[in-house]
Amino acid sequence: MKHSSDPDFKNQEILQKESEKSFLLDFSNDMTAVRSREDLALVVNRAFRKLNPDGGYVIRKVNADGTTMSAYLHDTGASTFDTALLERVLAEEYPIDDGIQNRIINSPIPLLFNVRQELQRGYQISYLNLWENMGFKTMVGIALRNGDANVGLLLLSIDEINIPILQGICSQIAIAMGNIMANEEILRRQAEQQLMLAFSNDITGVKTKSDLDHVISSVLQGLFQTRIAVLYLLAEDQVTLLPYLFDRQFFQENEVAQHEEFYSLNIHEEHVKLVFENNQPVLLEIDENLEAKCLKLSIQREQRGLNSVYASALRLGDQKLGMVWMLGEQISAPLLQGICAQISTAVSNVLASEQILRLKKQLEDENDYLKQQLNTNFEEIVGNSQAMQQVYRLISLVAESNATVLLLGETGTGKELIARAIHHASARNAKLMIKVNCAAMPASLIESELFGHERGAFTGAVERRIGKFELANDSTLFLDEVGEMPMETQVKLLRVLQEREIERVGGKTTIKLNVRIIAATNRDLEAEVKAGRFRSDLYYRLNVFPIKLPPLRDRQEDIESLAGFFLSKFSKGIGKKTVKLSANALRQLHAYLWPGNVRELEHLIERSVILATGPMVREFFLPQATATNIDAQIMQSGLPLEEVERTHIIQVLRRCNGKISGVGGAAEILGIPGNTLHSKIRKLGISKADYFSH
Ligand SMILES: Nc1ncnc2c1ncn2[C@@H]1O[C@H](COP(=O)(O)OP(=O)(O)OP(=O)(O)O)[C@@H](O)[C@H]1O
Repeated sequence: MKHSSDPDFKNQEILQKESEKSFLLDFSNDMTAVRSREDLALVVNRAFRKLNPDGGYVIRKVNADGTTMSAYLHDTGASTFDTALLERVLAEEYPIDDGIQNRIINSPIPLLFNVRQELQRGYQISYLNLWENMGFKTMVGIALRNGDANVGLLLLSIDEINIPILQGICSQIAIAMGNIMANEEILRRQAEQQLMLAFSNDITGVKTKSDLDHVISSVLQGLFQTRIAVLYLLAEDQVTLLPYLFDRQFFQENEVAQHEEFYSLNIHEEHVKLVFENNQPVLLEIDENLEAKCLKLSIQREQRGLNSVYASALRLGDQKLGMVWMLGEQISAPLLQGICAQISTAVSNVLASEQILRLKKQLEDENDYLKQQLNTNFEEIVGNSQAMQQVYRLISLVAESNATVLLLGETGTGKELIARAIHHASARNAKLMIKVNCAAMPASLIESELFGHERGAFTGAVERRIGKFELANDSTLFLDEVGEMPMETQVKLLRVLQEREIERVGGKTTIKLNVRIIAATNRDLEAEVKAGRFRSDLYYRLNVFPIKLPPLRDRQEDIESLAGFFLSKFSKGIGKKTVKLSANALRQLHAYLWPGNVRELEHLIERSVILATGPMVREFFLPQATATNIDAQIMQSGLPLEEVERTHIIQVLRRCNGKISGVGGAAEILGIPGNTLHSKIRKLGISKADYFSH
């Protein structure tokens, strides 16, 4: 045995010191170039390979929470081991106070551990099992300190320790780690700030719901690697929270639409209250109650082992707007709070612009009505026949009252024109008359058209819609073709007429309205009631003030003035000088029975004006309505020929206002000389009373 005074021993000691010095010098040199975790890994690996070629090591860092540690760098050396266990150990956060780590951190000098002994002492720590599995018998643990701060620790499998060398290495590693982590933190914050800046920029440009969806998804993904589960909005009742946006990968659109009641929340529910009471985002545990609200959460629990969901309130000032649910584990509450504040502003902007679009559409609709109305000049109701004069009298009697008017008459007799005239002459004329064509709508839509619907009232009702009744508040609602209304809707209409209030489809509150009703039909409503197709109670409600419009064939004297009116209107329309009618053409108009009434005359004249090559229309090409219709009448009536002849002559005399001979007279229409007609009248016992009273 060599003594320390032995010169050989002294030499060896000097050599040993020299080699330690040069090792540390090399290490220091290498460390000066270290900038990143990867650089550090290279230098540390190289050093430990020299120091301890077969051993493994791990460097653990103290986590941001200050109470746990997790792996930062590691090398398993040449050992064989259970990789699944290694992965678990590397991913796990171990409490500092686990009985081993705290001993190392608190020791001023490196500590040696016998792995087996530690296990025998009853420590149930997975990294001890891993070391045993790797065949490591002794581990040395050294605290990594940067000044006063605990940065982490080093664990190295080695049997003999050279304290000065290890301490030298570790103090440098600790400084480098401190710097790298501070750098990483700076970079992370910079990236975060950049993302927030981009988010702020993007969110100010958000105009639509889909923009909003896109911006929220990308910020959440970028910052927290999380996704929005559901964004709820508080409904108008201030109690229900309805899903507004949701992750499309996670949910399917139909699923949310069909199970809305599942997903909708109530402001009085415990967890919702908790979210609104807090200014900070709240971590909600996924319990049965939440799973019942959102079935997909149970899948998260099973598949991702995620037991909680972040929830944050959306507010605008003091006003509650809704809340967001997010799936994720590591969410920085202050950051999320800032994001939610911006989301709130954006949501309220989107809602406002949706509202503007809705109002714009409504305004456009109203404008259409207005244009329609402006196109109708009421002076231009043509016709001075006795029948029309009676109509004018009735209009002036009823217009100023609020009474319901029922306009009856064949198609094309001018019911809509008269409805507008009544509205125009009433005190409601500052607002537009609203028209609903009850025949033009499928039965399934007519209710929502009339009464409006709430969002989600039925599949496809994505937005709330104001019905025609509400639009017509303080104005007139014109129910055209009311005889075509389905029975189910008739009941609802009756209720509205009785109570003067409506309920939107899917709505819970009633809305009081002041609407004047004008209904029109070309059906014989009384017959419809008898046949069970129209409710008698509704009929009586509508039939308060009936006005019957005469068919054109019963007001022959108006034909010429109407024809003249349309000739000048359509000639002007296409820039022609007013086209005139020949005597023959006028005769044809008088002879025709006009099943389509004024509309048919209007269309005929329009066609003729377009086709006219000269200043005059000489002939019309009319369907053979006269003869055919008369034949049909005779066939249907089954009366003796004389009786049919008598009735027919009376009808023609009525249409001509008793005029027998001359232009537009009955003889001309019947195609017989005036004298013949006179004698027939006498023979058949026709008196003036027959054709002047009806
Ligand atoms: N007296 C009239 N003077 C001028 N034009 C008229 C007159 N009566 C009807 N018209 C015109 O005839 C056309 C048909 O009229 P309107 O639409 O009011 O009839 P309607 O009875 O409501 O028909 P429908 O029952 O088929 O709905 C319109 O273009 C209207 O301007």
